[in-house]
Amino acid sequence: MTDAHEDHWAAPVANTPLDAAVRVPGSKSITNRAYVLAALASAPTRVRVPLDSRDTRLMLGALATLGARSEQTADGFLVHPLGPAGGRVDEATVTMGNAGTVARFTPALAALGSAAVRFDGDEAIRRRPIGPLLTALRRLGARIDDEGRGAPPFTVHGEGGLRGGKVDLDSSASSQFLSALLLAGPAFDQGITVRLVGDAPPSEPHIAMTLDMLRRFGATVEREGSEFHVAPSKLSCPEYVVEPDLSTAAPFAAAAVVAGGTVRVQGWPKYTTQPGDWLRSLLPALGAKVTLDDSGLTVTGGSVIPGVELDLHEVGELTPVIAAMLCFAEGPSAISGVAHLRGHETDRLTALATELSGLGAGVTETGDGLRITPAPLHGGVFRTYDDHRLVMAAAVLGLRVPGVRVENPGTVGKTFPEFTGTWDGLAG
Ligand SMILES: O=C(O)C1=C[C@@H](OP(=O)(O)O)[C@@H](O)[C@H](O)C1
Ligand SMILES: C=C(OP(=O)(O)O)C(=O)O
Repeated sequence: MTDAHEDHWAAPVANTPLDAAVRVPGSKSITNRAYVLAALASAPTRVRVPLDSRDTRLMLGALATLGARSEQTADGFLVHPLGPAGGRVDEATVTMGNAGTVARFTPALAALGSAAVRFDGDEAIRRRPIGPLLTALRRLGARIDDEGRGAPPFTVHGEGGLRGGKVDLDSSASSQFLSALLLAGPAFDQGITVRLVGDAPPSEPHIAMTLDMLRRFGATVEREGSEFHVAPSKLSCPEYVVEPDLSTAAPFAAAAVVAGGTVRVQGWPKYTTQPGDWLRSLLPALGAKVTLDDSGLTVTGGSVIPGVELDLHEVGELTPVIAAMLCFAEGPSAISGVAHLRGHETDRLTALATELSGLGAGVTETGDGLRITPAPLHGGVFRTYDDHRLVMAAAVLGLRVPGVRVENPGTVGKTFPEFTGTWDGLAG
């Protein structure tokens, strides 16, 4: 229930074991990749059952600004290509909000047009890393003015196309730098060859998702270890059906582990590149029984959650929900490999340590993760720092802790505008 006087949501307690089935909306990562690839295609793409949320509206808005218009259909959007001129010809501004996918994936598209396009967004996006991507785009021929900041706001001066070719890239702060170059690669004169330098990028499944979706749109893509090649080519995909978002499904699957009983997530794909699919391996280690069949993923919580040590480098966006779950373990846990979360919507390691500790848990930050020592929890305000996944983490905690009041719940609209209502229904 949302408090009408203050912007807080009273996260519901599950007083009895759960018995629920939920359907979550489309994947943010797949939706926004489909929109970008559709803009680069040579014919319109019908994107079916996409996510409709702040991040995906920002992506459609950015693409419209760059010259690729879209029309709403009965079950999604028909996205038109940027057009023969490569898109925009007069000055414009792209609003990125706090969407990493918009901030990282669309500047290369502006370089294909013939206008000066300014990029800016929420205060938070100005702090998120993007410098190595801007440097790589410049080396590939783009003219970008950021007044030396290496961060938004910046202006891309489109010159009607991009040479492309070979480039070294440090993508250790975000896998989205690499995905951005690969997604736009088919439209570059020479295609693109990226050689990764520095530490390995996080979020490997999101890189696999980029390669898989490029292929579905007809691109020729090769990977040899840390070198990637995308040939110049015309793209086309008349229809793209988006999978449910498995990272959005994570708190619902976690609910069965924390509150006991059973939760079925409908429409869970049998094969997917989404990082959330890793929950099928994790949840049994947390005492749950997990089955995947035609009806979806069914999770039944066990009686005890063991403490665990987890390296979440590849699945970092699951960290807030996993950290909340581990507050109910019978022993201490450690999460590592996620230093890059300090550059997400907020510094998620500091935010989680502060808010989970604020409700009684023993959570401390390490350089690249969290140490979680379970302790008796109590109610109170859980601040969310404009981070949708902190709302989801707080909801998981609230299932067993009366009196958790979640600040600014509307921020969850980044990826799931109907989250609180769906969650209230789950907990009965
Ligand atoms: O490409 C994508 O769609 C994403 C990649 C990941 O970013 P990072 O590699 O920056 O963590 C992930 O955390 C983000 O939610 C979505
Ligand atoms: C890191 C995230 O988002 P973004 O796409 O803005 O990077 C996320 O959704 O957890």
